[in-house]
Amino acid sequence: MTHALTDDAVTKDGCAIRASGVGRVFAGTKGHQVIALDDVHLEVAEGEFVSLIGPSGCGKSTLLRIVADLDHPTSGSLTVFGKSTHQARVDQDYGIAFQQAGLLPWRTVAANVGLPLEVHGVARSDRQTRVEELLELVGLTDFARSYPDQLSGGMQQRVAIARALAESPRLLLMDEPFGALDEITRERMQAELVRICSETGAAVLFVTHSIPEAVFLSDRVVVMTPRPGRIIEIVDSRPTAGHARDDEFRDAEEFFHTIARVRELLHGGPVAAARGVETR
Ligand SMILES: Nc1ncnc2c1ncn2[C@@H]1O[C@H](COP(=O)(O)OP(=O)(O)OP(=O)(O)O)[C@@H](O)[C@H]1O
Repeated sequence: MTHALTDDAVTKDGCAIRASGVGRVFAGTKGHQVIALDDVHLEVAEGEFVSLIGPSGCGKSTLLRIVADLDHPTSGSLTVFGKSTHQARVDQDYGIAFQQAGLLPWRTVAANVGLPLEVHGVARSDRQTRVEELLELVGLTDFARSYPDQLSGGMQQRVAIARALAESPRLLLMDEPFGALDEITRERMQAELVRICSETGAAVLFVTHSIPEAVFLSDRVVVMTPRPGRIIEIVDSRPTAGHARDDEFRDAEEFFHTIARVRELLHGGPVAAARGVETR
């Protein structure tokens, strides 16, 4: 069993993230400024899956870091569930998963998953119950006592996702979580993530370099361009009625159409290549 979202967990305006005119300027070398983000407007609804895609340096990670209160805008504002990013962090409103699973090698799988609960003083028996739920959710019940180096890359990433979900966050922030995995494992993980999201109802802000991954997973794909980092367009990628996000959807015409649309926006045409974006 997983923790579903309760009604009182839903904000009045139904918005998980609201970015209004967000800009982030870094001081570069030789006095030059780097405009990592410029006038970014974005709303992510409760339970919505939104991907950020764009060439290297377009500000995807910067935006994610601002949402996670690891960085701050130099202009504009950003709220998470209607609160400041600082308050959302204090309230543990989101879980984070990055490309490197970042597991503690001396702790078992169960102890890694339960770490956030331990840090926040959850009682041992409650912790155990929750860890069991989470391991079931990510299909790793039989590996509770294993250590990270006894697991494959995909399994380690599933442990990281379970850990990110430990406190039933309403929002998951994911930066290239499947970037280091082989293609087959990656597709399997995508299917798992779709299932986990539908079971938990969490909203997701997902950074990826893969167009098919973004289109497969997302309700909307935010296409970005670098220098300055801006949103070019937001593409609706929800499967139409009659389609679910499953293996069949990967062969559907609408899937290819949406991929072609995102690719066109990124490359200015279907053939040219943009640095840092995978089209496979
Ligand atoms: N701490 C920093 N100091 C100076 N410049 C920075 C800093 N962090 C990011 N930048 C610059 O901001 C721009 C956006 O970087 P960011 O990492 O957000 O891009 P990205 O789209 O996530 O790139 P990638 O796809 O390569 O991960 C880049 O030009 C980068 O060099």
